[in-house]
Amino acid sequence: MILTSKVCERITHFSKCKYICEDFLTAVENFEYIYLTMEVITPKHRLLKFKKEVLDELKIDFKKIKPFDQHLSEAESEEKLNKIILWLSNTPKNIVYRVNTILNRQQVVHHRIVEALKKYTRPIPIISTFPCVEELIIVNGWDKSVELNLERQQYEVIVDAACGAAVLRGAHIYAPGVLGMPRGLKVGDIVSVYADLEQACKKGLVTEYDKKNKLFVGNGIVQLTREQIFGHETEHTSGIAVTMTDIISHIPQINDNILPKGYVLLQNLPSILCSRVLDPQPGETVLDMCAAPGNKTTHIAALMENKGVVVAIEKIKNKLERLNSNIENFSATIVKAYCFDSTKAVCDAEEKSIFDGPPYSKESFDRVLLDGPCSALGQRPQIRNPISVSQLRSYVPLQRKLFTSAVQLLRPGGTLVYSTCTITIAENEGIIAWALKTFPNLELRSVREKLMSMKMEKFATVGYTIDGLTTEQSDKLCRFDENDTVGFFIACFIKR
Ligand SMILES: C[S@@+](CC[C@H](N)C(=O)[O-])C[C@H]1O[C@@H](n2cnc3c(N)ncnc32)[C@H](O)[C@@H]1O
Repeated sequence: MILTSKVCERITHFSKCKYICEDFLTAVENFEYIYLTMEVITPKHRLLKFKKEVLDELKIDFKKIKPFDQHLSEAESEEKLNKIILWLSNTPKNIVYRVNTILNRQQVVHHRIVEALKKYTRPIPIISTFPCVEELIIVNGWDKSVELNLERQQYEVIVDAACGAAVLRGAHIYAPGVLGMPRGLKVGDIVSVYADLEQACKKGLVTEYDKKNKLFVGNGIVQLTREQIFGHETEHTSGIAVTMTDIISHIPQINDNILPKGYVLLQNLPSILCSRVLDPQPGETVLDMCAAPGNKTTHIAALMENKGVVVAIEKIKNKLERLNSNIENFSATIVKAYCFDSTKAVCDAEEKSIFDGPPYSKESFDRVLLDGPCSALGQRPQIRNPISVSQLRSYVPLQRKLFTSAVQLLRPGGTLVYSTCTITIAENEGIIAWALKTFPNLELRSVREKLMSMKMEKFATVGYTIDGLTTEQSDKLCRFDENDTVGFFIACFIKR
């Protein structure tokens, strides 16, 4: 294996680390990951693993891209996909907050963030606010010059891959995410935390976990003992098990607990911009067709200054509880939430009152948000994605059904926003090409222009041209698949 000079330099720097001596290769992989998260990237670094058949499906999907009257070649589509997979493996280097403007002001949250950051004896990272999107605050991670303690500790805690990904984005470790912890660790002990890459670690592991299957994510301080997490004292099993102090992605561990529930929310930037693109106005009647957990629902209510009506529909009953508690915490008093299947939300009755609940008469809503179920491949960082081909293929038919209801429920002149948190062509540009062909009364609006009016266009790129979408049309779509956000897609229509 040929190592770059930077990796060699890093290895020398970390040569005290336990696992270097024990397993050189694993150590190198971990260093590569450190580099990956610090944006020193080469094409061979690709941590996110899909099943082979899913990768093949994605390669076919990316061949639909047609930049200059010709589809991408096999090699070009593979290159594009590889680039995106590499990007997905990577951790965004910032924390994004949405201030709930119903209860709170940006300055108050800004002040609390600074206070929370002061507990570190490190420079305060850059905190950005945006005059045109007053509810948005972005806190950068520490830059590479800030030294963290990433030395491997004697004791290790193993967490599941999802928990590992959350840690990389600045979360502490909650007890349900812990898979393995040695006996005898006390509250206050410093430990190294590893994510289980292979999903092979048994819950309750006591011994050291196979080094090849784990990824070092950082160091932290034990808050719950092994006995409290896995023993009979079940009252602790939902609390914080390890508070993280130093993580390889250089993200500070400040979360939305800096203020009471509902005052501020950790939300991905494209999700915040999505509700902004919908642009709901006070006094309007707005439908959020796939609402739980309600992050966009509560944002929509805030943008409407709690004037008008927001109908929030969620199909899955046990997600409704979280939706309702978010609505309450965020004081989103204009929201009416229902457990219902949005594909069946249209009825033949004319002029049925909104307050009677679903199904609704056609053309009942001024604006509709369809932020529907999708393959969710836009999450960052992803370490391992177990999605199957049949799951991947299941979303397009459902998205089309939901889209059909959305168009029927929208009044002429009304606005429809379609969004996903995935990167596939089929669920994004593919749905838009189908919709434009199926519903001639829909007109695409430029999301880019909307983002430009908010001075936020630098965070996004345009959509891909494919069969059924001209370049002019795809330029009106908006993709988040290059910048330091998560993968996301937004399209906006007006119904004629
Ligand atoms: C991407 S999530 C929505 C996230 C939400 N908009 C937010 O920002 O918090 C999609 C949601 O749609 C729900 N869903 C799936 N099929 C549905 C249907 N037929 N009708 C209503 N909701 C559905 C899922 O249970 C899931 O909670």
